[in-house]
Amino acid sequence: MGELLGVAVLGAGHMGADHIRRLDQVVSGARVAAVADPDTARAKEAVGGIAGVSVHEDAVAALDAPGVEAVLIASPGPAHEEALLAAFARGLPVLCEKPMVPDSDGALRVVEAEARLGRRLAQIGFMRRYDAEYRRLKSLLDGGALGRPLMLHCTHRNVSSPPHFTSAMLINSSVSHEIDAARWLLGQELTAVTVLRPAPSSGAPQGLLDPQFVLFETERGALVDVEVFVNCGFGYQVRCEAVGETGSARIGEEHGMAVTSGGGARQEVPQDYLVRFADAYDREVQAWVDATRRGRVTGPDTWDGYAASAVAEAGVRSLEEGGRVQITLAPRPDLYARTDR
Ligand SMILES: NC(=O)C1=CN([C@@H]2O[C@H](COP(=O)(O)OP(=O)(O)OC[C@H]3O[C@@H](n4cnc5c(N)ncnc54)[C@H](O)[C@@H]3O)[C@@H](O)[C@H]2O)C=CC1
Ligand SMILES: O=C1[C@@H](O)[C@H](O)[C@@H](O)[C@H](O)[C@H]1O
Repeated sequence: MGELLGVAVLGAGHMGADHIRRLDQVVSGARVAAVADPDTARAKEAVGGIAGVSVHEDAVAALDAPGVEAVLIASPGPAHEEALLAAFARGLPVLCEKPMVPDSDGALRVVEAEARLGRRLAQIGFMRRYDAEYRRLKSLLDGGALGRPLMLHCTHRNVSSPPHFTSAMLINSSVSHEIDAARWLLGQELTAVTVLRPAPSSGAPQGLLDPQFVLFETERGALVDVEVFVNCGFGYQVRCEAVGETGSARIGEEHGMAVTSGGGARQEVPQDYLVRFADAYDREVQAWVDATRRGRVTGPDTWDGYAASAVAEAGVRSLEEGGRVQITLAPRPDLYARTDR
């Protein structure tokens, strides 16, 4: 391994460009070695003036570029399976943006391919596990300060959705974060899901079922509800309240400055995830680089990625067919029994 971990970034869109900047300017111990995007102009723009970066149209070609020792996948979800399998074939450590693979069959193929290697290579980009507030809530729950957890009430609002966003993506792209956070916070699998669809907001694009109300049941009887509203127009709001037998705790209330003047008060609201979760992304990528340089893999694993996809898929079925859908996960390979996250 070089003095700095050489990273190939696949996909130079919103997240890819931000991760390229992060690897170059924020994170220590790594450098951008290659960038791939079918839109090579976009890739070149994201690279900007960073020296020593090769630009590729083809993602797999970037994995074989000189100096590449690890891969950060930030292409659209449907492209992740091919990239993950190609990285595994080369023994390259990976940080893969969520959703790991949107469909559960593809996600399971990734789990099985890694399990066949007999060692973990991939960390999945559920960055909320690195957010300071989420970590405090997790410590509180693990320490028993709220008693046995009964419910999580979650809110996930975006100002607007990208043009390609579908009704299913409210669940398998947006709510995938709540799915992972709930599994992680509660230490339980989700066993059933019911999705309700209120009359769509007039602010949502024609045909998009937005907002949605998602209710999960867990293996030990807790309930998790999520309001997901991706064209709310007013701000990026991610909240979570945990209610236990002896107390409750709420995170995500305030993330900007509170300005008081002229006899009134105004609370700033972040406008997107790159602002709200900036610190979490920084910590996530730094943790990945540090672990990789030590020859280790930590953080959310491919099993977590698979579980999130399987749960989301059941949610999409409930959205499309109505009613409560039971969730059944495949047998969990021994490789993913560890809990050091
Ligand atoms: N952790 C988080 O909070 C967030 C994660 N994401 C995830 O990041 C990933 C990328 O999302 P965005 O950057 O918002 O999308 P985007 O649409 O802004 O960018 C995707 C880029 O990937 C390129 N691309 C398409 N196919 C490719 C391939 N096979 N190989 C390499 N590049 C390819 C596209 O040309 C485009 O430039 C998705 O998996 C998304 O779910 C997105 C937003 C926030
Ligand atoms: O991952 C993300 C996006 O893909 C998703 O579309 C947004 O709803 C989430 O807030 C963001 O964190």
